[in-house]
Amino acid sequence: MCDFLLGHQRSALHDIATLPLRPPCERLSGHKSSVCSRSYFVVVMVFFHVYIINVIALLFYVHYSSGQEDASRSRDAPGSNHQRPESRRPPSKAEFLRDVSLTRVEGIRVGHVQRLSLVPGKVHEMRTLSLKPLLFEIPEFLSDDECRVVMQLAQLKGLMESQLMVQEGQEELAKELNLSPEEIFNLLDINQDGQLQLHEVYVCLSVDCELYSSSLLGLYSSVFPGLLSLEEFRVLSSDAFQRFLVQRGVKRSQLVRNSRHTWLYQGKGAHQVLQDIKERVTRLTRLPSTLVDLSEPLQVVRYEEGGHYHAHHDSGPVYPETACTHTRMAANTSTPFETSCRYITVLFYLNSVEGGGETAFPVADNRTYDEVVRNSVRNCDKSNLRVKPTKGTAVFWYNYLSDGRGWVGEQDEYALHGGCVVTHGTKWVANKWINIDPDYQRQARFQQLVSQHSDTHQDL
Ligand SMILES: O=C(O)CCC(=O)C(=O)O
Ligand SMILES: [Fe+2]
Repeated sequence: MCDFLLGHQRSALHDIATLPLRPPCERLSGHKSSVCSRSYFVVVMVFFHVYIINVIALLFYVHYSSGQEDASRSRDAPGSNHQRPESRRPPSKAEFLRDVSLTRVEGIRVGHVQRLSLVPGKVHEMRTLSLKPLLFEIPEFLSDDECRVVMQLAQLKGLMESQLMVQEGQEELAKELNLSPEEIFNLLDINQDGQLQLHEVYVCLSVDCELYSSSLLGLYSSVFPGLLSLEEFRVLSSDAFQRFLVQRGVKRSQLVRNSRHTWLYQGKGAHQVLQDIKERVTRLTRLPSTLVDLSEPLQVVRYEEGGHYHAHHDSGPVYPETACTHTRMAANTSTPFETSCRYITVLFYLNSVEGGGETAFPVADNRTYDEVVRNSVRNCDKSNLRVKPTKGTAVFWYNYLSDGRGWVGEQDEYALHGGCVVTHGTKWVANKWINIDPDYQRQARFQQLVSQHSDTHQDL
């Protein structure tokens, strides 16, 4: 089209340039000169106007097409909110890591202290507690006021039992699932050997994690430490089994967890204290704020006297068949296995506990991993490392190793931890988990999807 327009212009110019410049109405004696006629003047003027219109049209065209190019360039820019699903290809790992790189805080050595600037006018000290897992302690991370506000907000919202002895509505849930115990067994039996290894059962079942809750598995694994057969699994999954346990005098202390908890949203519009804590966590962990923003809300936990949490991992191993809860909606796969993919745990102590309630890391920095004792009530003092709950202190650790290329790697088995029994008073803690999918493509798709959703909200 440009060539076409330019062609016209060139010929029009040529015509004008070659015209003899004479007065239009001059008449030469003897004959009427055509170059002097009125009609010749009209033709010249028409050509001249067509030329001007062509130039203006060309200018409009150039201006309009470069505007469109700019818009589409900015739509495709990394981090832009204007992404069209059909025009997006998944980024390569290198491309993705350029935008969302994971910095890992260095531990240097146990006892090493780093000074941090997290809030204006205050310097925090961060001490390395262990290298396996990579674990840090930051005293006075929260102010007394912040601790109070978080506890009050949690009370206002209401706390629920973290683990029920007999789960209400479980039978209805089981019916809704519409899967027979045999079918569930087959789905869980990853290596299809007709037996369930404990790790296969520990992978939380997405359809209803609580149905085969870790409490029962904890109890059960002490009875059947090796393998579970289909027959044993049938019993395990029945509601009656739980009632049977209660009738047999199974106590709350034997549950994996004995506490109450609630969740507090930390996004826009949340209480300022909650937003401040989220921002401080972003600075502490040195992770891109998108990752922290897209993570679980703050979990606030209250233990009464006698409360505890047996040794556990906050997040499970990620096998090829395992989905992460937070990226599940963006993953194009259907898998029955799910874990929460909590790359980092930041644990805050909201009060100082009068007696007990330490956070125990039974195998921290220890090579004798085989001698794991999961019962935090009985074996707390045998743990390698115990952190005393002190108001305002935060501890944080990595539940996964690095893959060596700037992304999340395998689960760190040393990140096993638990809450020792509270012997006097109550204990309040809060967990900020940062969720990252070890499969970077799923994380990238999830972020794309979320940015498209927020786009829709902005447009409305
Ligand atoms: O209460 C503690 O010290 C540990 C809590 C914990 O591990 C959890 O809530 O996941
Ligand atoms: Fe935990």
